[in-house]
Amino acid sequence: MTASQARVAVVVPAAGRGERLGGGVPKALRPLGGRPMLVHAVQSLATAELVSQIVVAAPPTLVEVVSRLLGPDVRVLPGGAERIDSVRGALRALDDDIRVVLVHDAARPLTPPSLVDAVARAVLGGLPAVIPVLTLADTVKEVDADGRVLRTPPRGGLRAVQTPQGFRREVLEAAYTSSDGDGPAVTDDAGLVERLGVPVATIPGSDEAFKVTRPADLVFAEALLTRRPLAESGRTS
Ligand SMILES: Nc1ccn([C@@H]2O[C@H](COP(=O)(O)OP(=O)(O)OP(=O)(O)O)[C@@H](O)[C@H]2O)c(=O)n1
Ligand SMILES: C[C@](O)(CO)[C@H](O)COP(=O)(O)O
Repeated sequence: MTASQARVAVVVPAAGRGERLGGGVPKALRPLGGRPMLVHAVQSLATAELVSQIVVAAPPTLVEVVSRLLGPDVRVLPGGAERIDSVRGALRALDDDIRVVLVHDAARPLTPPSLVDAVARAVLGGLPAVIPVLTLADTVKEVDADGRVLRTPPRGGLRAVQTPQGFRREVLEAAYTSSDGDGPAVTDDAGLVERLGVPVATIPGSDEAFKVTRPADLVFAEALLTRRPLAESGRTS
């Protein structure tokens, strides 16, 4: 499969409430540099060279608002109760000729387009599933329900996982078809693919692809945005 033979779509789960961030507004619509976080995320995807379709899962009551915000080139659908439901619904809206699907959190608004293309390129190059990862800065402990430390996994073999995560379409669809939501919680799309026994490859992630989860992340995102060149940040003045 080469880039000239296959079209690439990105599914953007954006229907979360943003409870850890707070603020009383769905997280995807929280302003960052004066524009909703989701607009930054979609702009990065639209800037990527290899992306030909973008499908967004929006908070169900805000589908029209989000659709107006993103314009006619982006398909917007109501999201579901959990992230996995939002992605599952958006997968049904892909064009028939899409062969590669990336899944990208709206909550990672400053992800560089170069990372989006790197993930897409790796799948177009033949890998069934590819995720961007970072090494860990902190030591990680496994704890019991009371917070008592059970063990300290060696950090060298651990990675923090980002999005976009990229898949051959048939692989991601099979993973979602075979998952009924039962079993241990899966918090990313690659986790579902792993259950099929399909190998998942990693590529280097980006410090700028961090997830805005808690209030301090938004402060960091604002600071990072002010240091970006105007063209990259989407600001026109
Ligand atoms: N029912 C849901 C829940 C989450 N998401 C999306 O999945 C991404 C990652 O989720 P997270 O950062 O956890 O966002 P929230 O669920 O909004 O955050 P919280 O858990 O703090 O409420 C976000 O872009 C979020 O909008 C979604 O589309 N549908
Ligand atoms: C998909 C993800 O962004 C990979 O790190 C992450 O697992 C989403 O987790 P959340 O608990 O829904 O924020």
